[in-house]
Amino acid sequence: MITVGVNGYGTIGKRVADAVTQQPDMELAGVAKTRPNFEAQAAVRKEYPLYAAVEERIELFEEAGIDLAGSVTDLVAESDVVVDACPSGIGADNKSMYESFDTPALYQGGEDADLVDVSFNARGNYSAAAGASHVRVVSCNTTGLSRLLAPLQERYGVEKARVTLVRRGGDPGQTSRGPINDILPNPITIPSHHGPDVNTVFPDLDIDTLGMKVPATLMHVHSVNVTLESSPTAADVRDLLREESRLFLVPESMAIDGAGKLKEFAHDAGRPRGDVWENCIWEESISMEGDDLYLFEAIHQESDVVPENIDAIRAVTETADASESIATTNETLGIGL
Ligand SMILES: NC(=O)C1=CN([C@@H]2O[C@H](COP(=O)(O)OP(=O)(O)OC[C@H]3O[C@@H](n4cnc5c(N)ncnc54)[C@H](O)[C@@H]3O)[C@@H](O)[C@H]2O)C=CC1
Ligand SMILES: O=C(OP(=O)(O)O)[C@H](O)COP(=O)(O)O
Repeated sequence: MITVGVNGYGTIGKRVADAVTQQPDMELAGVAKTRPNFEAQAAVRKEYPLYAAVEERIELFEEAGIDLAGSVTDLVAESDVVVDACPSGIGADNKSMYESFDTPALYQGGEDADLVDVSFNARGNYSAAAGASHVRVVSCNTTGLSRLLAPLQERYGVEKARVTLVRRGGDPGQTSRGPINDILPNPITIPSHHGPDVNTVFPDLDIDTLGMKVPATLMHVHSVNVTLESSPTAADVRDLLREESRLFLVPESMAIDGAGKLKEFAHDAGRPRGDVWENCIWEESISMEGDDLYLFEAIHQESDVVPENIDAIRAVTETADASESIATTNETLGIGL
């Protein structure tokens, strides 16, 4: 069994912790929280051992009547692998702690790529993380792009990818985020950070990305154009993408016209928290004009990196190859709409 600790129990951390408990080859050592908020109380209800992320705040937990299993260093000491899901930049601060215990750590997409040995996507470069000590699971958008570009590159070759990312302003719980009533080029400079981030997984892929932010919390939406090195039909591309377990081709018959109905569909399907782990590609949008592929896809920012974190745990511990790990993760979480 691989013993996994989760440091940072917010949007990503709580989902990763739940996913760890569903794996046949993993056990959750516990989760570290900075304060006894509603998420800490949820961890207690789930009987996850709770550790204080900041020693000086232990008494806040005592005042809230929450029993702690120890402090974060105890959690790291007990773990074979730590998943750091702290806010951007805090993972970098935590790196020396993981090193002092010689515990391999996974970081999230908000950290700089140069913090780690490998930036990871299960479909893109699983084996590159074998035995690595510091691995970054790339951001939600980069994860989505990597899943899409990997099969296109392998089957047809990619001459150039151009993607405009219409990004949600914040997650549903991020009440301080915006815009409330605006449409922002974000970042205004081009390329956005997403293209270079894809290059941390596929160093040779030619990609330009442009980013925007809009007043929405549900999902990101990508407008994709990929110039291929050959000229398949749109039907060929549809068949190729349909074979990919973490790509969901939204059929016209479902009458899903946007992110709102995708989330509603996920809730109706009984998905935890309405999570959508797969890229959602509108089947009707998949079009070929000469060598140019066009499509629209939606990415659920809160959840698509969760299966990737689970696969990264197996990759760094060298306990399964890519196809075994992806199959186990998909089966246990119920991935495959
Ligand atoms: N929310 C999203 O859409 C996505 C986020 N990411 C990345 O995942 C990382 C985490 O993001 P979220 O889960 O959204 O953030 P979040 O703010 O929802 O959760 C972070 C948690 O860490 C806690 N925390 C703060 N300082 C800490 C410390 N020193 N030690 C332990 N815990 C601490 C916070 O209290 C919070 O509970 C970031 O790198 C982000 O860029 C990646 C993909 C998507
Ligand atoms: O990594 C993400 O997006 P990004 O790939 O657009 O940077 C996550 O959705 C978090 O983005 P945020 O930095 O807007 O919270």
